[in-house]
Amino acid sequence: MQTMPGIVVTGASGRMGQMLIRTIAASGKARLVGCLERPGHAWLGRDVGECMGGAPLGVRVSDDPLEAFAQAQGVIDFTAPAATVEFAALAAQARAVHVIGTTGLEPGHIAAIEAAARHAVIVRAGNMSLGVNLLVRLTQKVAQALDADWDIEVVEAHHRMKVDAPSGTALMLGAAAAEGRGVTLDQAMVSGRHGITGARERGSIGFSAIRGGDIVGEHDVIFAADGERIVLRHLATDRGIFARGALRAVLWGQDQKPGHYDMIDVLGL
Ligand SMILES: NC(=O)C1=CN([C@@H]2O[C@H](COP(=O)(O)OP(=O)(O)OC[C@H]3O[C@@H](n4cnc5c(N)ncnc54)[C@H](O)[C@@H]3O)[C@@H](O)[C@H]2O)C=CC1
Ligand SMILES: O=C(O)C1=N[C@H](C(=O)O)C[C@H](O)C1
Repeated sequence: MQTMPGIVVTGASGRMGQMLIRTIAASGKARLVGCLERPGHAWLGRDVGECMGGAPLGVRVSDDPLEAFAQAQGVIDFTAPAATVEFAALAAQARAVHVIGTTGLEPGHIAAIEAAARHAVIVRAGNMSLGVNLLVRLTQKVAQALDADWDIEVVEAHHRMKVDAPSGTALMLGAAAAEGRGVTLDQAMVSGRHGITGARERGSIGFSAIRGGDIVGEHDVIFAADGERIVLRHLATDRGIFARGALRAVLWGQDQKPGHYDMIDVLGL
């Protein structure tokens, strides 16, 4: 019988970190072999199950990625851009599959991730859910079918603690709309309107962000023309959808060649 892949969860105390730990522990498909938190964190040295208020899981929280990754076949990482870039290099060194959910990455971070993906499998997506990745495909198709008489706007809403905007998902949806239109998102993107903005530029793709309460994640892609409107919508109500997607990605990655993949690859969409 093949042994289940050993997984390290980074950012273990975070909203996604805790959801990932529960998802892996309940999966019967992977083993939790390590948990990381930032230096100085109150959970360091303690059993992660007890930190989460439950039964011990036999894994102590550490701040040493090198040691943790050496015993892992996979790393699931929902943390922050600087940490993710560091983890990408170290996971590649250990030849562990690195699944990256972290958003707010700048072009320099992505270049460093691309470099690491020359040596190991990296799966990165601003949203790991099946529903959103299907919506990405639908958005591309609708944008392809319509001309620039249809104004495209992406509207997203998230909880009050979210630190980046537009969301990673909004950027995925905007990029899909731009691709459908045959332009790049850099050419078309308009974000954060304020003051005397002038009339809307034909062909632009607008972004708006709402932050409040405990909203898990909501995304609308609006195609607005004279006299009619199409709204494509995804509502997330449970972070389990992201954790299950990430687990699927880390298992899928075990059989792939080194490279930089996304959830469209994993799901075969
Ligand atoms: N791709 C997707 O499907 C999803 C992506 N996200 C993204 O995941 C990221 C995390 O989201 P949340 O869990 O809500 O945030 P959070 O703030 O609750 O958790 C982040 C955790 O990372 C830890 N961390 C930061 N630097 C670290 C380091 N150097 N070493 C170890 N741990 C470190 C923090 O201490 C914290 O516990 C965000 O970028 C968010 O946008 C969130 C949900 C779904
Ligand atoms: O920070 C979050 O919470 C989420 N982040 C991702 C994003 O930026 O799109 C995915 C999801 O919407 C939740």
